[in-house]
Amino acid sequence: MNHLRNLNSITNRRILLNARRFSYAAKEHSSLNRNELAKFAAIAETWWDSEGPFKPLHVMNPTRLAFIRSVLCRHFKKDPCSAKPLEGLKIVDVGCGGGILSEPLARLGATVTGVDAVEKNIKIARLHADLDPTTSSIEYCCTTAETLVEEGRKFDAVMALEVIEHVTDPAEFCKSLAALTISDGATVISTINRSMRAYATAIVAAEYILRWLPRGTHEWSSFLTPEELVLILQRAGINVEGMAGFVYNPLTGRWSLSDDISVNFIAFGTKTKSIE
Ligand SMILES: C[S@@+](CC[C@H](N)C(=O)[O-])C[C@H]1O[C@@H](n2cnc3c(N)ncnc32)[C@H](O)[C@@H]1O
Ligand SMILES: [Mg+2]
Repeated sequence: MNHLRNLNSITNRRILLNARRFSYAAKEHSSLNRNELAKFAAIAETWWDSEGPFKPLHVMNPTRLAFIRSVLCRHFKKDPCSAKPLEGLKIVDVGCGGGILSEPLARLGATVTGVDAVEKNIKIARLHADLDPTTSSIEYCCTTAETLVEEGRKFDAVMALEVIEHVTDPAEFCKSLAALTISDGATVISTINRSMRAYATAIVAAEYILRWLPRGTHEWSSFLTPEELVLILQRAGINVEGMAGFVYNPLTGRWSLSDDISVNFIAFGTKTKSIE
């Protein structure tokens, strides 16, 4: 009996410790996948370590920003050459992590809200943004897209970069992204294609050979093909108007935009005007 009681108290303590270590947006929503969130909570301290597990996002950042800047400036008729081309735009960065994308968006002049389901990520994002007056205006919240919808929030542009492959229900997630977007507003989503090449490079090479990412970061079966993403977005009321691939050059160690969408890709869509 004593033995059982001891075992129970050890288990309870472990659960308590884990709960303390990992807290996330309180409400249960269709997009939340606890296992996926736990993976990010475990490495939250490393968001701004440019040589750590988020190195691929840091290295990819200038390339994805070039795409975002270009599509948003074209859509919202902004001058891409001005110092603050995104000035006047309200942007939400859903699944913002430590703020790797939110910060440069704020530097380009946008009014940025960053949300993430993992509390630790938001704390780190807040601390980092406060180091610089141009990013300290970012609004960070530990919440989900679904809760923002319930609160009636609307944005000119909605970003969800490298998030959709970590949610439980991508179709519901896209409906929430659409609901957060103003009529004729913009949506940008990046993710990994469910292709054999992606299995070989984004999982086998990145996680097991090069060890860029912790093993188990990605589940191949959770990836969407570009065609599936276009369809899901269309059903949510978002018309995909542009798409690009990101390709990695091992010689230069840089990423660039490409027509090759067989592994990493980014899509830009606009919300159908009739849908509010
Ligand atoms: C690979 S990281 C991408 C971070 C950031 N978007 C970037 O590209 O720099 C995925 C992030 O999405 C968050 N996340 C996963 N599912 C989420 C959900 N349903 N709602 C909000 N955030 C979520 C994770 O906590 C993690 O910080
Ligand atoms: Mg990912």
